[in-house]
Amino acid sequence: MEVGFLGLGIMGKAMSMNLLKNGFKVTVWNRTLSKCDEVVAHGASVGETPAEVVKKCNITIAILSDPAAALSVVFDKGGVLDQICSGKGYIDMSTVDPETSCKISEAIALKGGHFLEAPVSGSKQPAETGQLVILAAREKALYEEAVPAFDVLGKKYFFLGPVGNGAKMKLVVNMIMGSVMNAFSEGLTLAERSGLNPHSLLDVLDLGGIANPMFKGKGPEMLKDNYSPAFPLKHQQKDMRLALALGDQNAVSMPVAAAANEAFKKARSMGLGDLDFSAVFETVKLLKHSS
Ligand SMILES: NC(=O)C1=CN([C@@H]2O[C@H](COP(=O)(O)OP(=O)(O)OC[C@H]3O[C@@H](n4cnc5c(N)ncnc54)[C@H](OP(=O)(O)O)[C@@H]3O)[C@@H](O)[C@H]2O)C=CC1
Ligand SMILES: O=CC(=O)O
Repeated sequence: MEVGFLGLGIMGKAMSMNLLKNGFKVTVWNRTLSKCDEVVAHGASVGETPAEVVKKCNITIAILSDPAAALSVVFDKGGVLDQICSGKGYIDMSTVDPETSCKISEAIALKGGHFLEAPVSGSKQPAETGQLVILAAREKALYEEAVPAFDVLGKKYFFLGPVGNGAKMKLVVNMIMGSVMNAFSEGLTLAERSGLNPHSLLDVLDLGGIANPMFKGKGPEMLKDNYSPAFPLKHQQKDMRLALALGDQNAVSMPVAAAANEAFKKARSMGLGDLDFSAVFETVKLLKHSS
């Protein structure tokens, strides 16, 4: 199967390499062209524009940073819309808001093309090992056509119905994750400041009802101030912002998520946006040191 792939950031690089490893023919495009070199060395071809990739491939997947990037790659000159047509499918796996997905979906339908939104849950390592959870919505026929690729990329995929439902599900999940990361950071700081060994806290948490892979994987690294990016903090803050907007639209009060968003904004203002989202821990430690 031949697929196009737009966006070779942390996720896109891992996912396209995974497709190549599993025998797919892959044509890639990335705004910063030099980031294509490694996947090309593993057998990918390169398109000069998103339109060129779509022209060559019947299915094109994208995973881009945010709504502005997702829209630009579709609507700008040389973008997806220039070549999408009947018989061609576009699958956007970026984390965006439902409005962005709807805009893309409508524009592609007007050209006779097919669209699936399919944001993913899971980070750099699940992307490398094909263990993502895929949250798809919009066109069931394209979802079914993409199953061979989803089988490589994910451990489980869901079809959630009308366009926007994939984006909403992803934002709800990441709103919870961002809030939990803040509570975890406060807990680690409270343990240390009140005279406990924070490593013992990690051991205790891991044996109880709120044990989870995030505490287990990120906790020891946070205690070493290692924030090598798997999920960049700037993207987590974008997800909090988009989830809060969804809360506004549905009159859902989310004071915990709003407070967590402020902490991620603070972290961005401290220049931590490109580090892993667990670097929000630094904002809690900063408050500790200023008292
Ligand atoms: N990392 C993670 O753990 C996860 C991330 N996600 C989501 O997946 C998406 C990608 O994340 P990730 O790979 O980590 O992000 P990165 O920041 O590593 O990569 C972002 C990608 O978007 C491209 N891009 C940014 N702006 C534009 C633009 N205006 N036009 C064209 N391309 C653009 C970048 O191109 P360039 O190289 O030129 O900058 C790059 O290819 C995000 O929506 C994120 O929220 C979802 C699940 C997990
Ligand atoms: O969006 C991030 C993730 O880990 O999932």
